[in-house]
Amino acid sequence: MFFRSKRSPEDRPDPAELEKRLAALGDRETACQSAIQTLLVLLKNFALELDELKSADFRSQVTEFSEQLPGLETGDQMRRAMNKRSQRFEAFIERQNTYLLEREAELRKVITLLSNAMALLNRENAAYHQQILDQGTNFERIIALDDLRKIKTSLAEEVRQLKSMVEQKKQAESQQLNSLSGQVEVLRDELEKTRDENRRDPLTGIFNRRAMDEYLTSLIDGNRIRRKSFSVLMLDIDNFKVVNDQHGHLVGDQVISAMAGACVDILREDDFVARFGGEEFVAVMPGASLRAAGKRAGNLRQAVAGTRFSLPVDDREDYLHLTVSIGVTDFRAGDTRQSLLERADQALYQAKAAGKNQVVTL
Ligand SMILES: Nc1nc2c(ncn2[C@@H]2O[C@H](COP(=O)(O)OP(=O)(O)OP(=O)(O)O)[C@@H](O)[C@H]2O)c(=O)[nH]1
Repeated sequence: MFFRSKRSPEDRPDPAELEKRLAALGDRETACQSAIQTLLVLLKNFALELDELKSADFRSQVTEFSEQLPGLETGDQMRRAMNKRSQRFEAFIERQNTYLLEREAELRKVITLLSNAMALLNRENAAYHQQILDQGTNFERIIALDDLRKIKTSLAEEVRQLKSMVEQKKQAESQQLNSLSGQVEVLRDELEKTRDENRRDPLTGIFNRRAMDEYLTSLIDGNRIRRKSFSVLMLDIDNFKVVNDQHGHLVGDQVISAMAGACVDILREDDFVARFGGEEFVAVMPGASLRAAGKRAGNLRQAVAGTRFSLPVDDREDYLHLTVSIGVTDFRAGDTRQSLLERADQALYQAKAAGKNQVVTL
C-alpha cells in the first residue's frame, strides 16, 4: 500500500529555509560549545592552587571534560558526561569555600591577638597605643578585601609597619633604659661619695673615728669566727697646745694634717689610720703582733722626731720640730672595742707620763 501525505505542497518545508535553519543551529551549537569552554577555563582559574584542596585533580577533571565536549554528539551524551562530573566540581567549590571561611576566621583571631598583645605591651604609651589601634583597623580593612593576593600584599605591608613600629619602640625604650642606667650610675657614685665623705675626717682626709669604730667592730667580729692577730696604736702629738698658742690655730691645723700624712706614709698600706680626735690618731694594724706593732710604732716615733715640719711664714723659712707619744696594744681573747681602745689609751698615758716622745706597749 501506498500512503500519501495529507500535507499540501505549500506545507512542505522549503529546503532553502531548512538549510538556513540548520546553519543557524550549527552556529548556535558552536557558540554554546565556545561559551562552555570559556566557562570551564574560568572554573579552572577560579581554583586556588593548594594541595589540601586537591586543586590539581580538580583542574585535570575540568581539562578532561573540556577535551571530551567536542566529541559528544547528542544531548543525552552531554547530560551523562556532565552528571558524572558535576558532583566532583560542586564538592571542590564547597571545599574551597570552607577553606576560605576558615582562613578568614583564623586571620581575625591572629589580628585580635596581635592588636591585644600590642596594646597590652604599650599600654603606657598613648601615641603607640593609637598606632596599634590604627593597625588593627587596617587589618580589618584587609579582611574585607576579596582578592587573596591583595590580602597577602596588604598583610605583608602591615606586618612590615608593625615590625618597624616595634623596632622604633625598642629603640626608644633602649634609649630610656640607657638614660635611666646613666642616672642610676650617677646616683650610685654620689651615694658612694657621700658614704665615703661620712667616713672621712674633713681636715686631714684620713678616716674618722666612726669609720675606725666600724672597722674595729668588723675585725673583732671576724676574730670570733677565725682568730687573726691585730694590734692597735694610739698616737698623740706632744705639747701640741704650744703650737697652737705660738703659731695660731691655722698652723695647728696644718701640723695635724702633716702628721696624718706622716702616719699614712710611714705605716703599711693595709694599716687603717684614723684621726681619733684633736691631735690624736689611731692606727689598726691587721696581722701585726704586739712586738711587730711596737717596732713599727718605734719607727714612726723616730721618723716624726727626725722631721722638720715647715711653717708657712711670709718672708723666711721656719720649721717646727715635733715629737709624738705612742701607746700600743694587741687584740686579746674577750676584748671588746672599748677594752682594746682603753688599753691603748693607758699605754699612751704611760708614754706621756714617762716623759713623752716614746712608745709604750701594754
Ligand atoms: N689647731 C687645732 N688644734 C686642736 C684641734 N683639736 C684639738 N686641738 C688643740 O690641741 C691641744 C691639745 O692640748 P693638750 O690636751 O693639753 O695636749 P698637749 O698640749 O699636746 O700636751 P700633751 O698631750 O701632754 O703632750 C689643745 O690646745 C686643743 O685646742 C684641731 O683640730 N686643730
